[in-house]
Amino acid sequence: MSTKLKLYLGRKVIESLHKTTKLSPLELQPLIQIGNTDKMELNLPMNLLETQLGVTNVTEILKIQPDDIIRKVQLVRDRANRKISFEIDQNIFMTDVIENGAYPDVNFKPKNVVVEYSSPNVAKPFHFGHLRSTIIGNFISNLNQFLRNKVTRLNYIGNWGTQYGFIQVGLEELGLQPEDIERDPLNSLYRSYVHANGLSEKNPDISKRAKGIFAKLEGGSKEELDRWRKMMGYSKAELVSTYKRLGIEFDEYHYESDYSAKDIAGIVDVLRTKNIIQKDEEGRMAAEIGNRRVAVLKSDGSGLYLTRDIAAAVDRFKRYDFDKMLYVVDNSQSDHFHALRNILYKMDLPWADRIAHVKFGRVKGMSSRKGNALFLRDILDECKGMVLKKQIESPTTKTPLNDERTADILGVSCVIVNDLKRRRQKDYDFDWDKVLQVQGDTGIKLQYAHCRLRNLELNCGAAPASRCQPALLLEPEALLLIKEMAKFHDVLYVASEQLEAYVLVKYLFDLCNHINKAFKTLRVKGTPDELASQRLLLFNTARKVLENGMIILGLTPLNKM
Ligand SMILES: NC(=[NH2+])NCCC[C@H](N)C(=O)O
Repeated sequence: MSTKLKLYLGRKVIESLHKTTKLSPLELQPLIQIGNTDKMELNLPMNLLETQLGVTNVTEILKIQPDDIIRKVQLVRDRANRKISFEIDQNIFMTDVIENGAYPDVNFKPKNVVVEYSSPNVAKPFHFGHLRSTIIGNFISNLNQFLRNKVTRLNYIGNWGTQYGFIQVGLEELGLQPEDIERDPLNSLYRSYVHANGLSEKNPDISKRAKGIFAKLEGGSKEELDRWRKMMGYSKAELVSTYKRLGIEFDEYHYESDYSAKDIAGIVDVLRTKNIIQKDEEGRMAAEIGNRRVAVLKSDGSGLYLTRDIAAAVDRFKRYDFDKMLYVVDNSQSDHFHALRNILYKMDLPWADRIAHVKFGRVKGMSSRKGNALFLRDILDECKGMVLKKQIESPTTKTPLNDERTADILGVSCVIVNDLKRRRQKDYDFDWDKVLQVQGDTGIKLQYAHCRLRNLELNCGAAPASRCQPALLLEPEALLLIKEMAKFHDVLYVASEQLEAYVLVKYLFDLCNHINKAFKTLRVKGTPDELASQRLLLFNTARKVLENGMIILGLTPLNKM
C-alpha cells in the first residue's frame, strides 16, 4: 500500500476536525494502519489519536461521508483497543497495493542520520559483538535509506591506547616487516600484541618499552605516527574487502587516533570551565554521573576512550549536522554511552539529545574450529564451509549446492536472519543446525521464495500486465497475499520507530507463507494470457516486496540456488 491512500484518508480526518488540530495529514498518515480482518480496511487506532493528536472525541471523524474510495467509516473494538475503521473500495485498494506497494514512499521530512556501527579494534579479535553491531547497524542504515533519509555510515576503529605500544614492541620482537603486515594485516597486528603481552609477563622491561612507544605516539612523534598510519591503511584495506563479502560498505572510516592529545585539549578546557570535571583522589580528572565518578583524564594528563568519544561527537556534529546519531554497540557499554550523553548535556550542547545508544544482547556458543582468535574473515569462511558441508539442496535443481559464491551468500543470509529475527536486546545461543535449517524460519527460506519467484518470472513464457485488473485476482489466496503485501510500509514504520529488525523478519516469513500458498493455487503456465499476466503481475509485486525487505535486512537476494 502506498502513501497515496493513507494521505487521502489523513486529509479527510484532519478536515473533519475543523482545524482543531495543528497536525498535518502527512504526520497523521503513518498512524493509519492496515486492518487485520478479511476486509480491505485501514484503521486509525484511538490511542494514537489521543496521544498524537490530543483528540478524544471522534464524533466528527465518524461523520466522514462515504465516497468512491472510502466505503464505510465505523468505530470498532479489537480486543482492548478501539479504532476507527475505514473500509476502502476493494478495486482501489488492490490496484494501489499491486501497482505501488513495493516502492518507498515519498519522505517529506527527510532526516539526516549518522549510524556508527561495527567499530572493531585493530589488534583485537573481531568478536561476535562486532558482528552483531555490523549486522544491526547495516540494517538500520538500509532502512533509513529506504525511507529516504540521508544516511552516513560510519566505522569508528579502535586503534589507540597503551596496547598499541605493545603491538609495536611485538612487531619488533617478531621481526615483522611492512610487507608481512601488508600481506596479512589484522592477523599480524594481533599476533604481535599477543606476543608482546606474553613477553611482558616474564620481563617488565617490555611493558616499559610499550608505554614509552605509546607516549611518543600520543605526544605526536611524527615518526611513530607515520608508522602507525601506514599500518592502519593496511588494516583498513583488509576490513573493506571483508565487509564486502557481507555486502557492506561504509561512507567513512574514523579512528580513535583522530582524537589524540591536541584534539582533546579543547574539550578538556570546556569541561574545566564549566566545572564538569574535578580532580579525584587518584589525581584523575573525573565527572560526576549519577553517583559514579567517571574519569575523563588520567593522572598523567592523557585522555581516555570516553574523552575521545566526546571529541568525536563534537567533531561529527560539525561535519554532518545530524538530526540523529546512533551508536550501535553492545549492552556492556551502556554506562559509557550514558556518561557520554550526560557530559554532552552538561556541556550545554543543544544536540546532545540527538545521540542514542542502540544496544543489543550477547551471543553465546559461537565457536570456531580455528580456536578462539576469531576475525570476521574466519567467521564468514566458517559460514560458507558449513553451507557447503550441509549440501543444502536447491528447490529447482535438486542438486547439492557447490557454487562458492552462492554458498557464501547463503551462509551470510542465514547468519543475518538468525541474528535479526529476535529483539536485539535478547541474548541468544548460536547453533549452526538452527541457523542453517532448510525447514524453518531461516535465511534459506527467504532466499528459496525469492528464487522461486524469479524462476517463475523468467521461465513461464508470459509477461506481467502493466495495469492491475482486480476482477481477475479474486481468489482467496490472491486477496490474502495482497492484504499481506499492503502491510509492508506499516511494518517498516514500526521497525524504524523501534529500531527493531525482527518485525520485518517476521513479516517476510509471513509473506513467504502467503506467496507459497498463492503459488500452489494460482497457476501461470497453461493459463489464458490475460489471467496469466495478471497473476504474474501479482507475483512480480510480491517478489519486489520480498526483495526490498531482504535488501533492507542486508541480504543479497539470489536468483538461483
Ligand atoms: N563510539 C564508540 N565508542 N563506538 C564503539 C566502539 C567500540 C570499541 N571499538 C570496542 O570494540 O569496544
